[in-house]
Amino acid sequence: MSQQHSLFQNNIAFYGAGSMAEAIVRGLIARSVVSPSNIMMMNRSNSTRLEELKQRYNVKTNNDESNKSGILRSSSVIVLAMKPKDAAAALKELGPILSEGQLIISVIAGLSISTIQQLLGRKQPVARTMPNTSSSIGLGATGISYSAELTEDHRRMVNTLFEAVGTITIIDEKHMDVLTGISGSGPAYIYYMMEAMIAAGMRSGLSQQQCKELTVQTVLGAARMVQQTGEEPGALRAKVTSPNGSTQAAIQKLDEGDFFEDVIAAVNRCAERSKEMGDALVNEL
Ligand SMILES: NC(=O)C1=CN([C@@H]2O[C@H](COP(=O)(O)OP(=O)(O)OC[C@H]3O[C@@H](n4cnc5c(N)ncnc54)[C@H](O)[C@@H]3O)[C@@H](O)[C@H]2O)C=CC1
Ligand SMILES: O=C(O)[C@@H]1CCC=N1
Repeated sequence: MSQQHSLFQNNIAFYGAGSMAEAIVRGLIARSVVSPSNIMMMNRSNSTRLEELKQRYNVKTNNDESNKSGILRSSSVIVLAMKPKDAAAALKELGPILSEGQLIISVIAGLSISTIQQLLGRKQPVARTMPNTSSSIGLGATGISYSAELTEDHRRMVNTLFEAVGTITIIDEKHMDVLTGISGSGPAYIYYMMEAMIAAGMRSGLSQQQCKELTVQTVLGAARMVQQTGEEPGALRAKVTSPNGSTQAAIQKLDEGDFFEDVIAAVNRCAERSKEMGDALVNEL
């Protein structure tokens, strides 16, 4: 922990202050990895949102255009956390004010390191990451790729930041879109499955609260079983599935809808969409 503290005497600016930026900030502060006084959160115009973040986390905030350049110049780390559609304009403006050594961390889906550097107009050190919203409770899963310009110190900084809010997986950038399909967007698929399980129970007369409790504990227990037993999900599934029993009947129903292949197709479509969003930004070069 002392190493984490000493690493983050640096100022970090979150450029874009939406749900992903908040998830990371919440996790970093809860684990005392970064002091709130070293965190600046910025958006374009929404003062109410910034006031809310300031109240909640005691961080610094800014949406005043006249202070923006100064803040960005004095931040050792700038986290790009705006929507892909807003990234091109922001990066074109950011490039000319950067100095060598300032680390750019992007959480933007689809946006490649090369496009970021081209939009900035300079070979800045860039870490492309794909976190997920579970970072807010320290259970995030973040994929990370580094540009060639990162120093060892930069790498350590990125890793420390995201390790503080969950697990990290260092990958080749070419795999970032599929990783987005698995862990970046993945929480939404699990929530969707939970919504359906809760709806099923309620339709049969259980209360919403009972269904929610049962579903949450089931998902939590299943994830922990995989983690703690080290067994493969398929082997654990087999232990639930008695021959000709109720689970088998349920799985057969899922397979009638081609559940397994549908999930794979969803992950692939997510990856493809991530790439499409990145390609749209190449057109703005
Ligand atoms: N929500 C999620 O689960 C995940 C999101 N991401 C990525 O995180 C990024 C942000 O997503 P969300 O937080 O969900 O979006 P969001 O819409 O909640 O937040 C985006 C923020 O960026 C701000 N913004 C836009 N243009 C700006 C500019 N020029 N200057 C300053 N601020 C600006 C907006 O005011 C807003 O506060 C996206 O690029 C997304 O691909 C990555 C992983 C997971
Ligand atoms: O839906 C999106 O585009 C972002 C990227 C990963 C999760 N949310």
